[in-house]
Amino acid sequence: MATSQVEGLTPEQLAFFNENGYLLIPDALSQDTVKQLLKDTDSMLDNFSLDDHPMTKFSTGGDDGKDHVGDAYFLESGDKVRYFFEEDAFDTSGKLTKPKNRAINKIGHYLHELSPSFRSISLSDRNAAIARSLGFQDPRVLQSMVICKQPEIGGAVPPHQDSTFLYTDPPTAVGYWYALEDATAENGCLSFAAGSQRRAPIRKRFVRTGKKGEEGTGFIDNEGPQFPQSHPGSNGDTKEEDEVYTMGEVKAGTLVLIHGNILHKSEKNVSGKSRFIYTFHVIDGAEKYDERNWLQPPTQGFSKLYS
Ligand SMILES: O=C(O)CCC(=O)C(=O)O
Ligand SMILES: [Fe+2]
Repeated sequence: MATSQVEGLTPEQLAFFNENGYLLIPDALSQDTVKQLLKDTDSMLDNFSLDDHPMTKFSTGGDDGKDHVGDAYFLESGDKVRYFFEEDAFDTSGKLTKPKNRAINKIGHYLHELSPSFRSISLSDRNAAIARSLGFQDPRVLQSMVICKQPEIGGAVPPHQDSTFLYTDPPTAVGYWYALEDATAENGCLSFAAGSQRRAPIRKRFVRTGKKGEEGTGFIDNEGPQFPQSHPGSNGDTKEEDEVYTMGEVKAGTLVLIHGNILHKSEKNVSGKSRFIYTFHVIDGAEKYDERNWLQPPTQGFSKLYS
């Protein structure tokens, strides 16, 4: 069998990730690649149509059961390129207060197959090698998105763990997060409760609710395993509010790896600068992907991250 020339993580990087639950890898993308990805993002934002758009906002707050068209637009986006608005992009009468390219919070969730430039940075030999060094047996890519965090109205992302959203039994999710612009304290960079992936169980899950044709989303208690097999974790006696968050300020081109159990968040962007990033997740196809997860596999299965 041919072995790949591309290296995964160094032992030092792996040790940092295991200890802290995240890892910053500067210059993972060249500045030319970053420019191309931003250009493609701008063209998606300029060209999507408002005429047939249900004006769905992005929120993982669960579902009030009132917006089935918006829910369907979200729930069917796993193999499409769709556009979700910033919560604060509308006035009280529901009219957009910004031009559409400055009103979108995120574009998702199948850029890793449908956009050639995003596909090529996602399903790469380098990312396959990283996944292999993290211990994945059958790494699969899902839930890709550009998060814009627009100037002045960029929404906050409250503290969460990614395995809440993409649950496997046991948990295996890891986020790959690329800064396409400098992410700073000013424009709402990520921050991490370092080491919390070793203490914080996956206590809840974000799932599809309701019967066919009337589906929404909501949270349920997790009754399955709470930690990956490789990190058995604590007895679950953790207090989210006691966590201390470390800022992850990064330059454009940096790749950030995010453990599925680590608590992380980002603040609102009230600055004049956008904070465009691209992210996708990897789960291990060797473990059971939960059929209640909001995102279900396309007919051809989740994309293989193999070299
Ligand atoms: O980019 C952000 O602000 C949040 C992203 C995030 O939570 C993730 O990619 O898992
Ligand atoms: Fe996250």
